[in-house]
Amino acid sequence: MAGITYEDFIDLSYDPAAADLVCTFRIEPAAGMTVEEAASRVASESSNGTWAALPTGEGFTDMGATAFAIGDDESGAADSAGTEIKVAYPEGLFEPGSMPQILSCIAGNIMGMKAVDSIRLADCEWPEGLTTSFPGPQFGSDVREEIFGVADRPILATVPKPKVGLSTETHAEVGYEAWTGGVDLLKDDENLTDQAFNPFHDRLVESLAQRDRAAEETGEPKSYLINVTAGTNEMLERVDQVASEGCEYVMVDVITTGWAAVQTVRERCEELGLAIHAHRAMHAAFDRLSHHGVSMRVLAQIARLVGVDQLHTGTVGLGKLANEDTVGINAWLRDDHYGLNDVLPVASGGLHPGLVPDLLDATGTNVCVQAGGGIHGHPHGTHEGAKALRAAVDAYAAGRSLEAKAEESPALATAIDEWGTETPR
Ligand SMILES: O=C(O)[C@H](O)COP(=O)(O)O
Ligand SMILES: [Mg+2]
Repeated sequence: MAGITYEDFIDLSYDPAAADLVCTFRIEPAAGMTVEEAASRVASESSNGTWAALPTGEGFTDMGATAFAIGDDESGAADSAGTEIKVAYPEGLFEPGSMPQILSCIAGNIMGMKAVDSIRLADCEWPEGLTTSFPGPQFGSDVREEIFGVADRPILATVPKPKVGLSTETHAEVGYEAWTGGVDLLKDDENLTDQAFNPFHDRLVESLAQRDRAAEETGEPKSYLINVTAGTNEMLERVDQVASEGCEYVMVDVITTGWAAVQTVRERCEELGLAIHAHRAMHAAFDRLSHHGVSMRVLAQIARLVGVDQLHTGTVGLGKLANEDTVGINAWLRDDHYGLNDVLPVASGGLHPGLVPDLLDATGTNVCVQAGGGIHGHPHGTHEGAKALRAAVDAYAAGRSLEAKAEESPALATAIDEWGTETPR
């Protein structure tokens, strides 16, 4: 039949236009399919084709994508299964500023399409038009200086543990102990939102009261990453409450809420001047299998476009969670992309003071370091745990070794006795 078949979606001589969105995938073709056929089906299904040949006719506008490179392995992920392909998407295929629409193309049906046994969206090259149709971060890493007046060290956060079950009063007291011990930010855990044992609004008010007390006593600015994650309308309500009670941040779990909701929250946060801390619970459902899904690198790109200010990007393999290329992802979050503000990377998940030198050697100091168990599990409690983490970070910023600092910081010495420099599981 005349018309469009999937074979029309590959052209190895195609030179992408500057306005094209170029996606790098790794694919494993289904049995009986060549990689060229599978690449064509990827380009077809993710743009304007389908399994059947289609007629062209009056009113038809070609929004077809083009698979234009096969097996180049430029991403350096050659150890992963499958073959690297590149697909170029025309600008007109996309609704500017709509992340859900873009993802329905480049990470939509193709993720479950039988023409491929597996498919991994590894990387995207975002063109200027699409990039600047998004707001990007409002503050990015400027939060360090703007909120905390800190330029020479990472900012520090802590999540009270146990992660759920503490009463509002105890949660806020744990915050006070941590803030006065030297951390900058109290952070809610991902599964603490608005439960009966610790209701959202009570927690907001009581924690900020303790925040103010700690700021007064230490003479340092302090803030709170309160978890507003919920349905979108409820999130907006919570964002408004956070602003009216005088906090600087909200925390949103960006994968579980979805990017459309994050886009809506980002708009409200701009009106209210609030920064967004992005937690990434459930990201590993997309990115943990190196041969399938959507890479953390792409999730981080999306987070920057839609405009979060801080994003968890892993611990360079030092903590309790599996990590994909933290250093490369952080570099992408900092590089210039058509004038978007950067994003402050957050290292979190199984960190403790003994890991600080290796962590900061890899990430640099323009980051946020979060430790939950690595503070509250300190043998002498939260306050000493916070002092130990702050001592480790201050030592690093001053070019001093942990061992030398431990001689003058009993809290740090105890932490090192307890956990050494080992990576937990
Ligand atoms: O939400 C987080 O970042 C985690 O709760 C980290 O907790 P941990 O420092 O105890 O691993
Ligand atoms: Mg957590």
